[in-house]
Amino acid sequence: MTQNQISIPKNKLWLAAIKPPMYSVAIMPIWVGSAVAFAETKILNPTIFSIFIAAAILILAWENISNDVFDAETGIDKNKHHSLVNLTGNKQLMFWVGNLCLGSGLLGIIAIALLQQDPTVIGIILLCCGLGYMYQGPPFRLGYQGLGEIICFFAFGPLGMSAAYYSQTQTWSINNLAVSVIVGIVTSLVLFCSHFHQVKDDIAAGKRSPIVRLGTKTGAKVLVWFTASIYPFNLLCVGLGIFPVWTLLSWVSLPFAFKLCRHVLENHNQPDKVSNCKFIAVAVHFWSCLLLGVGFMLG
Ligand SMILES: C/C(=C\COP(=O)(O)OP(=O)(O)O)CCC[C@H](C)CCC[C@H](C)CCCC(C)C
Ligand SMILES: O=C(O)C1=CC(=O)c2ccccc2C1=O
Repeated sequence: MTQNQISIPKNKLWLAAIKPPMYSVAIMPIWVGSAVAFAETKILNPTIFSIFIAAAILILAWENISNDVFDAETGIDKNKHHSLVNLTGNKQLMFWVGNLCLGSGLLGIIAIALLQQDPTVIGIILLCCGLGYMYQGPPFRLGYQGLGEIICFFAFGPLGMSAAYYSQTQTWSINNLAVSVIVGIVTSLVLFCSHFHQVKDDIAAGKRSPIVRLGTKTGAKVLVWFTASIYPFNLLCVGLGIFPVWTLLSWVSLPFAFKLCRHVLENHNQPDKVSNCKFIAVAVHFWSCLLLGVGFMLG
Protein backbone atom coordinates (compact mmCIF):
# COMPACT_ATOMS: atom_id res chain seq x y z
CA MET A 1 0.00 0.00 0.00
CA THR A 2 1.36 3.44 -0.93
CA GLN A 3 1.50 6.55 1.24
CA ASN A 4 -1.33 8.09 -0.76
CA GLN A 5 -3.65 5.18 -0.15
CA ILE A 6 -3.06 5.34 3.58
CA SER A 7 -4.05 9.00 3.71
CA ILE A 8 -7.32 8.65 1.72
CA PRO A 9 -10.16 6.85 3.56
CA LYS A 10 -11.46 3.74 1.80
CA ASN A 11 -15.03 5.02 1.62
CA LYS A 12 -13.81 8.12 -0.24
CA LEU A 13 -11.89 5.95 -2.69
CA TRP A 14 -15.00 3.83 -3.30
CA LEU A 15 -17.12 6.94 -3.91
CA ALA A 16 -14.48 8.23 -6.35
CA ALA A 17 -14.46 4.83 -8.07
CA ILE A 18 -18.24 4.64 -8.43
CA LYS A 19 -18.47 8.38 -9.33
CA PRO A 20 -22.22 8.94 -8.71
CA PRO A 21 -22.41 12.46 -10.27
CA MET A 22 -21.18 11.02 -13.58
CA TYR A 23 -24.44 9.11 -14.05
CA SER A 24 -26.32 12.29 -14.96
CA VAL A 25 -24.36 11.94 -18.21
CA ALA A 26 -26.37 8.76 -18.97
CA ILE A 27 -29.69 10.24 -17.88
CA MET A 28 -29.64 13.52 -19.84
CA PRO A 29 -29.80 12.22 -23.44
CA ILE A 30 -32.87 10.19 -22.45
CA TRP A 31 -34.42 13.13 -20.59
CA VAL A 32 -33.80 15.68 -23.37
CA GLY A 33 -34.68 13.28 -26.25
CA SER A 34 -37.96 12.34 -24.49
CA ALA A 35 -38.69 16.02 -23.76
CA VAL A 36 -38.27 16.91 -27.45
CA ALA A 37 -40.61 13.99 -28.31
CA PHE A 38 -43.15 15.32 -25.78
CA ALA A 39 -42.88 18.85 -27.21
CA GLU A 40 -43.64 17.53 -30.69
CA THR A 41 -46.30 14.90 -29.92
CA LYS A 42 -47.67 15.86 -26.47
CA ILE A 43 -47.27 12.19 -25.52
CA LEU A 44 -44.81 10.72 -23.04
CA ASN A 45 -44.75 7.01 -22.19
CA PRO A 46 -43.54 6.96 -18.55
CA THR A 47 -42.86 3.20 -18.56
CA ILE A 48 -40.53 3.40 -21.55
CA PHE A 49 -38.93 6.55 -20.14
CA SER A 50 -38.20 4.91 -16.76
CA ILE A 51 -36.88 1.66 -18.30
CA PHE A 52 -34.62 3.67 -20.63
CA ILE A 53 -33.16 5.75 -17.77
CA ALA A 54 -32.40 2.59 -15.74
CA ALA A 55 -30.89 0.86 -18.79
CA ALA A 56 -28.71 3.88 -19.65
CA ILE A 57 -27.36 3.99 -16.08
CA LEU A 58 -26.53 0.26 -16.21
CA ILE A 59 -24.82 0.61 -19.61
CA LEU A 60 -22.72 3.52 -18.35
CA ALA A 61 -21.83 1.47 -15.26
CA TRP A 62 -20.54 -1.26 -17.62
CA GLU A 63 -18.53 1.34 -19.54
CA ASN A 64 -16.89 2.61 -16.37
CA ILE A 65 -16.24 -0.78 -14.76
CA SER A 66 -14.79 -2.21 -17.95
CA ASN A 67 -12.71 0.96 -18.38
CA ASP A 68 -10.95 0.13 -15.11
CA VAL A 69 -10.53 -3.50 -16.24
CA PHE A 70 -9.01 -2.59 -19.62
CA ASP A 71 -6.89 0.20 -18.13
CA ALA A 72 -5.47 -2.29 -15.62
CA GLU A 73 -4.16 -4.26 -18.62
CA THR A 74 -2.20 -1.30 -20.05
CA GLY A 75 -0.86 -0.14 -16.66
CA ILE A 76 -2.22 3.40 -17.16
CA ASP A 77 -4.16 3.22 -13.87
CA LYS A 78 -1.25 2.08 -11.69
CA ASN A 79 -1.36 5.39 -9.74
CA LYS A 80 -5.16 5.56 -9.75
CA HIS A 81 -6.05 4.39 -6.26
CA HIS A 82 -9.78 4.71 -6.97
CA SER A 83 -9.65 2.23 -9.85
CA LEU A 84 -12.16 -0.55 -9.09
CA VAL A 85 -9.52 -3.12 -10.02
CA ASN A 86 -6.95 -1.60 -7.63
CA LEU A 87 -9.57 -1.34 -4.86
CA THR A 88 -10.82 -4.93 -5.13
CA GLY A 89 -7.60 -6.51 -6.39
CA ASN A 90 -9.82 -8.71 -8.56
CA LYS A 91 -9.85 -7.83 -12.26
CA GLN A 92 -11.82 -10.93 -13.26
CA LEU A 93 -14.60 -10.17 -10.77
CA MET A 94 -14.86 -6.59 -12.04
CA PHE A 95 -14.96 -7.83 -15.64
CA TRP A 96 -17.99 -10.00 -14.85
CA VAL A 97 -19.73 -7.36 -12.70
CA GLY A 98 -19.36 -5.01 -15.67
CA ASN A 99 -20.80 -7.59 -18.05
CA LEU A 100 -23.72 -8.17 -15.66
CA CYS A 101 -24.49 -4.44 -15.79
CA LEU A 102 -24.30 -4.48 -19.60
CA GLY A 103 -26.56 -7.55 -19.83
CA SER A 104 -29.14 -6.03 -17.45
CA GLY A 105 -29.07 -2.70 -19.32
CA LEU A 106 -29.57 -4.44 -22.65
CA LEU A 107 -32.48 -6.43 -21.18
CA GLY A 108 -34.12 -3.08 -20.46
CA ILE A 109 -33.55 -2.01 -24.06
CA ILE A 110 -35.01 -5.32 -25.29
CA ALA A 111 -38.07 -4.70 -23.07
CA ILE A 112 -38.54 -1.30 -24.78
CA ALA A 113 -38.27 -2.96 -28.21
CA LEU A 114 -40.87 -5.55 -27.17
CA LEU A 115 -43.22 -2.83 -25.90
CA GLN A 116 -42.79 -1.03 -29.22
CA GLN A 117 -42.83 -4.23 -31.31
CA ASP A 118 -39.86 -2.67 -33.11
CA PRO A 119 -36.12 -3.53 -32.81
CA THR A 120 -34.79 -0.11 -33.92
CA VAL A 121 -33.82 1.07 -30.42
CA ILE A 122 -31.82 -2.15 -29.86
CA GLY A 123 -29.84 -1.45 -33.03
CA ILE A 124 -28.95 2.13 -32.03
CA ILE A 125 -27.98 1.22 -28.47
CA LEU A 126 -25.86 -1.74 -29.66
CA LEU A 127 -24.06 0.75 -31.90
CA CYS A 128 -23.47 3.03 -28.86
CA CYS A 129 -22.16 0.07 -26.84
CA GLY A 130 -19.88 -0.92 -29.74
CA LEU A 131 -18.47 2.62 -29.78
CA GLY A 132 -18.11 2.48 -25.99
CA TYR A 133 -16.13 -0.76 -26.33
CA MET A 134 -13.94 0.62 -29.11
CA TYR A 135 -13.12 3.61 -26.89
CA GLN A 136 -11.31 1.44 -24.39
CA GLY A 137 -11.23 -2.26 -25.29
CA PRO A 138 -8.60 -4.22 -27.22
CA PRO A 139 -7.58 -4.18 -29.98
CA PHE A 140 -9.09 -0.74 -30.68
CA ARG A 141 -8.48 1.43 -27.58
CA LEU A 142 -9.47 4.50 -29.64
CA GLY A 143 -9.38 6.66 -26.50
CA TYR A 144 -5.62 6.10 -26.45
CA GLN A 145 -5.47 7.78 -29.89
CA GLY A 146 -7.38 10.83 -28.64
CA LEU A 147 -10.64 9.86 -30.36
CA GLY A 148 -12.74 9.55 -27.19
CA GLU A 149 -14.41 12.95 -27.46
CA ILE A 150 -15.66 12.25 -31.01
CA ILE A 151 -17.05 8.87 -29.90
CA CYS A 152 -18.60 10.50 -26.87
CA PHE A 153 -20.25 13.21 -28.98
CA PHE A 154 -21.99 10.68 -31.24
CA ALA A 155 -22.89 8.13 -28.52
CA PHE A 156 -24.47 10.61 -26.09
CA GLY A 157 -25.55 13.16 -28.72
CA PRO A 158 -27.10 12.15 -32.08
CA LEU A 159 -27.25 8.37 -31.41
CA GLY A 160 -28.34 8.34 -27.76
CA MET A 161 -30.87 11.12 -28.27
CA SER A 162 -32.26 9.59 -31.47
CA ALA A 163 -32.77 6.34 -29.56
CA ALA A 164 -34.57 8.21 -26.76
CA TYR A 165 -36.74 10.14 -29.24
CA TYR A 166 -37.51 6.99 -31.24
CA SER A 167 -38.43 5.08 -28.07
CA GLN A 168 -41.24 7.59 -27.53
CA THR A 169 -42.38 8.25 -31.10
CA GLN A 170 -41.14 5.45 -33.40
CA THR A 171 -39.99 8.13 -35.81
CA TRP A 172 -37.11 10.61 -36.26
CA SER A 173 -36.75 14.35 -35.85
CA ILE A 174 -34.32 16.88 -37.36
CA ASN A 175 -35.02 19.24 -34.44
CA ASN A 176 -34.00 16.48 -32.04
CA LEU A 177 -30.72 16.15 -33.97
CA ALA A 178 -30.13 19.90 -33.56
CA VAL A 179 -30.63 19.59 -29.79
CA SER A 180 -28.33 16.55 -29.74
CA VAL A 181 -25.45 18.77 -30.93
CA ILE A 182 -25.63 20.63 -27.59
CA VAL A 183 -25.98 17.44 -25.50
CA GLY A 184 -23.12 15.81 -27.44
CA ILE A 185 -20.80 18.80 -26.98
CA VAL A 186 -21.40 19.22 -23.23
CA THR A 187 -20.92 15.49 -22.67
CA SER A 188 -17.65 15.49 -24.61
CA LEU A 189 -16.52 18.49 -22.52
CA VAL A 190 -16.71 16.29 -19.42
CA LEU A 191 -14.40 13.72 -21.00
CA PHE A 192 -12.08 16.45 -22.32
CA CYS A 193 -11.79 17.92 -18.80
CA SER A 194 -10.96 14.52 -17.33
CA HIS A 195 -7.57 14.50 -19.13
CA PHE A 196 -5.99 17.73 -17.82
CA HIS A 197 -4.55 16.26 -14.62
CA GLN A 198 -3.48 12.95 -16.17
CA VAL A 199 -0.95 14.10 -18.76
CA LYS A 200 2.06 12.49 -17.06
CA ASP A 201 0.44 9.07 -16.55
CA ASP A 202 -1.09 9.19 -20.05
CA ILE A 203 2.26 9.91 -21.75
CA ALA A 204 3.93 7.16 -19.71
CA ALA A 205 1.30 4.64 -20.86
CA GLY A 206 1.36 5.82 -24.48
CA LYS A 207 -2.10 7.41 -24.36
CA ARG A 208 -2.34 10.39 -26.73
CA SER A 209 -5.37 12.10 -25.17
CA PRO A 210 -6.43 15.42 -26.74
CA ILE A 211 -4.63 17.22 -23.89
CA VAL A 212 -1.43 15.24 -24.50
CA ARG A 213 -1.70 16.16 -28.19
CA LEU A 214 -2.58 19.85 -27.74
CA GLY A 215 -0.79 20.66 -24.50
CA THR A 216 -2.68 21.95 -21.47
CA LYS A 217 -2.58 25.62 -22.49
CA THR A 218 -4.10 25.13 -25.96
CA GLY A 219 -6.44 22.54 -24.43
CA ALA A 220 -7.75 25.17 -22.02
CA LYS A 221 -8.43 27.56 -24.93
CA VAL A 222 -10.21 24.84 -26.92
CA LEU A 223 -12.32 24.11 -23.84
CA VAL A 224 -13.40 27.77 -23.65
CA TRP A 225 -14.44 27.84 -27.33
CA PHE A 226 -16.49 24.64 -27.12
CA THR A 227 -18.10 25.62 -23.81
CA ALA A 228 -18.99 29.05 -25.17
CA SER A 229 -20.40 27.60 -28.41
CA ILE A 230 -23.49 25.99 -26.90
CA TYR A 231 -25.11 29.25 -25.76
CA PRO A 232 -25.19 31.14 -29.11
CA PHE A 233 -26.18 27.87 -30.80
CA ASN A 234 -29.16 27.62 -28.43
CA LEU A 235 -30.06 31.27 -29.17
CA LEU A 236 -29.74 30.70 -32.92
CA CYS A 237 -32.07 27.69 -32.77
CA VAL A 238 -34.61 29.73 -30.77
CA GLY A 239 -34.29 32.54 -33.33
CA LEU A 240 -34.89 30.08 -36.18
CA GLY A 241 -37.95 28.71 -34.37
CA ILE A 242 -36.37 25.23 -34.00
CA PHE A 243 -36.28 25.39 -30.17
CA PRO A 244 -39.01 26.85 -27.92
CA VAL A 245 -38.05 30.14 -26.27
CA TRP A 246 -38.19 28.39 -22.87
CA THR A 247 -35.02 26.46 -23.77
CA LEU A 248 -33.13 29.71 -23.05
CA LEU A 249 -33.55 28.58 -19.42
CA SER A 250 -30.47 26.51 -20.23
CA TRP A 251 -28.45 29.74 -19.97
CA VAL A 252 -28.86 29.43 -16.18
CA SER A 253 -25.86 27.06 -16.46
CA LEU A 254 -23.66 30.01 -17.59
CA PRO A 255 -22.16 30.71 -14.11
CA PHE A 256 -20.89 27.10 -14.03
CA ALA A 257 -19.53 27.53 -17.55
CA PHE A 258 -17.64 30.69 -16.48
CA LYS A 259 -16.36 28.91 -13.37
CA LEU A 260 -15.14 25.97 -15.49
CA CYS A 261 -13.34 28.12 -18.06
CA ARG A 262 -11.73 30.40 -15.46
CA HIS A 263 -10.61 27.45 -13.32
CA VAL A 264 -9.04 25.59 -16.26
CA LEU A 265 -7.43 28.70 -17.79
CA GLU A 266 -5.79 29.48 -14.43
CA ASN A 267 -4.79 25.93 -13.40
CA HIS A 268 -4.43 23.91 -16.63
CA ASN A 269 -0.82 22.88 -15.86
CA GLN A 270 -1.30 22.14 -12.14
CA PRO A 271 -2.67 18.58 -11.88
CA ASP A 272 -3.65 18.84 -8.20
CA LYS A 273 -5.68 22.00 -8.78
CA VAL A 274 -7.22 21.17 -12.17
CA SER A 275 -8.22 17.60 -11.23
CA ASN A 276 -11.70 18.70 -10.07
CA CYS A 277 -12.57 20.46 -13.35
CA LYS A 278 -14.32 17.32 -14.61
CA PHE A 279 -16.93 17.78 -11.86
CA ILE A 280 -17.45 21.46 -12.72
CA ALA A 281 -18.00 20.25 -16.31
CA VAL A 282 -20.56 17.75 -14.95
CA ALA A 283 -22.38 20.71 -13.33
CA VAL A 284 -22.41 22.58 -16.68
CA HIS A 285 -23.71 19.42 -18.34
CA PHE A 286 -26.34 18.77 -15.67
CA TRP A 287 -27.87 22.25 -15.56
CA SER A 288 -27.68 22.96 -19.30
CA CYS A 289 -29.30 19.62 -20.24
CA LEU A 290 -31.83 19.55 -17.39
CA LEU A 291 -33.10 23.02 -18.31
CA LEU A 292 -32.99 22.34 -22.04
CA GLY A 293 -35.38 19.43 -21.36
CA VAL A 294 -37.56 21.62 -19.12
CA GLY A 295 -37.64 24.21 -21.92
CA PHE A 296 -38.98 21.62 -24.38
CA MET A 297 -41.51 20.33 -21.84
CA LEU A 298 -42.86 23.87 -21.34
CA GLY A 299 -42.57 24.87 -25.00
C1 LIG B 1 -15.26 5.47 -19.07
C2 LIG B 1 -15.30 6.79 -19.70
C3 LIG B 1 -14.34 7.68 -19.51
C4 LIG B 1 -13.15 7.47 -18.68
O1 LIG B 1 -12.03 7.42 -19.52
P1 LIG B 1 -10.54 7.43 -18.96
O2 LIG B 1 -9.90 6.13 -19.23
O3 LIG B 1 -9.83 8.61 -19.53
O4 LIG B 1 -10.81 7.67 -17.46
P2 LIG B 1 -10.05 7.34 -16.15
O5 LIG B 1 -8.97 8.32 -16.11
O6 LIG B 1 -11.11 7.55 -15.10
O7 LIG B 1 -9.56 5.92 -16.20
C5 LIG B 1 -16.49 7.14 -20.55
C6 LIG B 1 -16.23 7.04 -22.01
C7 LIG B 1 -17.48 7.23 -22.81
C8 LIG B 1 -17.32 6.68 -24.22
C9 LIG B 1 -16.45 7.57 -25.08
C10 LIG B 1 -18.65 6.46 -24.89
C11 LIG B 1 -19.55 5.52 -24.14
C12 LIG B 1 -20.78 5.16 -24.87
C13 LIG B 1 -21.83 4.58 -23.96
C14 LIG B 1 -21.66 3.13 -23.77
C15 LIG B 1 -23.14 4.96 -24.60
C16 LIG B 1 -24.29 4.99 -23.66
C17 LIG B 1 -25.43 5.66 -24.37
C18 LIG B 1 -26.60 5.85 -23.47
C19 LIG B 1 -27.46 6.94 -23.98
C20 LIG B 1 -27.37 4.59 -23.34
O1 LIG C 1 -14.56 8.78 -15.24
C1 LIG C 1 -14.60 9.61 -16.13
O2 LIG C 1 -13.70 10.41 -16.30
C2 LIG C 1 -15.78 9.61 -17.02
C3 LIG C 1 -16.73 8.65 -16.91
C4 LIG C 1 -17.84 8.60 -17.73
O3 LIG C 1 -18.70 7.72 -17.61
C5 LIG C 1 -18.01 9.62 -18.74
C6 LIG C 1 -19.11 9.59 -19.59
C7 LIG C 1 -19.25 10.56 -20.55
C8 LIG C 1 -18.31 11.57 -20.67
C9 LIG C 1 -17.21 11.60 -19.84
C10 LIG C 1 -17.05 10.61 -18.86
C11 LIG C 1 -15.91 10.64 -17.99
O4 LIG C 1 -15.06 11.53 -18.11
